[in-house]
Amino acid sequence: MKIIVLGAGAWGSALAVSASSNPRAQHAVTLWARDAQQLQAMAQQRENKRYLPGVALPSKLQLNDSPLKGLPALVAQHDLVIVASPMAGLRGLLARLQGSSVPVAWLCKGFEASQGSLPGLMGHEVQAQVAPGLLAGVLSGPSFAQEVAQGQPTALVAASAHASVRDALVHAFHSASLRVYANEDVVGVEVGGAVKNVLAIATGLCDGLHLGLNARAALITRGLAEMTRLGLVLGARAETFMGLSGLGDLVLTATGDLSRNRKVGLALAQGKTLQQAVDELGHVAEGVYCARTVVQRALSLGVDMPIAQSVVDLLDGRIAPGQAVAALMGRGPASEGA
Ligand SMILES: NC(=O)C1=CN([C@@H]2O[C@H](COP(=O)(O)OP(=O)(O)OC[C@H]3O[C@@H](n4cnc5c(N)ncnc54)[C@H](O)[C@@H]3O)[C@@H](O)[C@H]2O)C=CC1
Ligand SMILES: O=C(CO)COP(=O)(O)O
Repeated sequence: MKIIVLGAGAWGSALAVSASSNPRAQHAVTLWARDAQQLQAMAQQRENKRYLPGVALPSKLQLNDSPLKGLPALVAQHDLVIVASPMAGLRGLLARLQGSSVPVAWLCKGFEASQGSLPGLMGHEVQAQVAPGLLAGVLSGPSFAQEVAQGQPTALVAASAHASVRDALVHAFHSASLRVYANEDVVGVEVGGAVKNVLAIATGLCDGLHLGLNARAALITRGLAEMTRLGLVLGARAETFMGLSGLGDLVLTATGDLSRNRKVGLALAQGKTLQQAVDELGHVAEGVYCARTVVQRALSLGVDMPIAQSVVDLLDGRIAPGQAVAALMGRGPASEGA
C-alpha cells in the first residue's frame, strides 16, 4: 500500500515510522513536511530531532518537501493520505485535497478555534465545508507518539462513514504492536479527542496543586460525563465515549506525564503564565486552542460543562489556579446522572 503522511510533527512522524517498519506489510510510506529545512535535517540525520528525538527513521521511509501547490499531484500517487497537522492546519491542507478520490484521514484532536461569534468546527465539519467530496475519516485513540514510534502496544480507532476509509486505515496501520479498531461514529470520536485535551489541562492543574488522587478520579469521571453530554447533543453514540477515543484517551492524557495538555495544567499550577507553559512545550497542546470552542458550543446547545468552563476561565486569566478548583467544589449538590 502507498501511504503519504502530510506533516512531520511528533504524531505524523511516529505513524510513518510505524507503518514503514511493519514487517507483515510491505507499505511504501512517504512523510511530507512543509518546512524544507526541517526535512533536509531529517534526511541527513535519519531522525526527526525537532519533534520525535531518539527514533531512527527507517531507511525505506521516503521524505518529501514538495511545495504546497504540488500536493494534489503527489497525493494522487498514493492509496491513503494522512493529514498529520494540528487542528489549525487542517482546513488549509484539506482544501488542497479537494477533488481527490484517495481516502483521507486526519489525526488532529480538537475543534477549530472560534472566530469571534462564529463557533469553531470539528474536523468532519471543516471537511464538509472545504472538500465535501472527499472519502474522509479520522484516526484517534490513546496513543502517545513516542510509544507508538518505539513499537509499544497501542490501540487506535479508525472512524469514518465510508467503509473504504476504515478499511484503508486498518490495512495501513494494523500491526503486531498496533491494533486498529473500526468505528462509524465520527462525531463521537472527534468529540472525545477534543474534549479529553481540555480535561487533561484540568487534571494537570489538579495534580500540580497536589489535590490528591480522589480529586483526580473525580475530575476524570465528571469530565467523562461532560464529554458524553456534549457528544450526545451533537449526534454521537453514547458507547463511543466508553471506548478508546473517549474514556481510553481521557485516562491516558489526564494521567500520563507524556501529555502536552497535562503539562500545561502542571505548569499553570506552578504559577507559570500560559505563554510560558506553551513556549516550553515546543509542541502543540490542542486543549489550549479548543477549550473556548468546546464551551461556546456547549453553551449554545444548553449543555453544562463546568470543568471545561473552569479551564477556559483559567486560560483567559479570569481566575487563578486555586480558584478553578474552588469554583468546581463550591457548586451546589447535584444528582450524579445529571
Ligand atoms: N503527539 C501525540 O502523541 C499525538 C498527537 N495527536 C494529535 O495530532 C496533531 C498533531 O500533533 P503532533 O504531531 O504531536 O504536533 P507537534 O507539535 O509535534 O507537530 C506539529 C506539526 O504540525 C506542523 N504545523 C504546525 N502548524 C501548522 C499549520 N498551521 N499547518 C500545517 N502544519 C502545521 C508543524 O510544523 C509540525 O510539523 C494534534 O492535533 C494532536 O492533538 C494525536 C495523537 C497523539
Ligand atoms: O492525544 C494524545 C494521546 O492520545 C496526545 O496528547 P497530548 O497532545 O496531550 O500530548
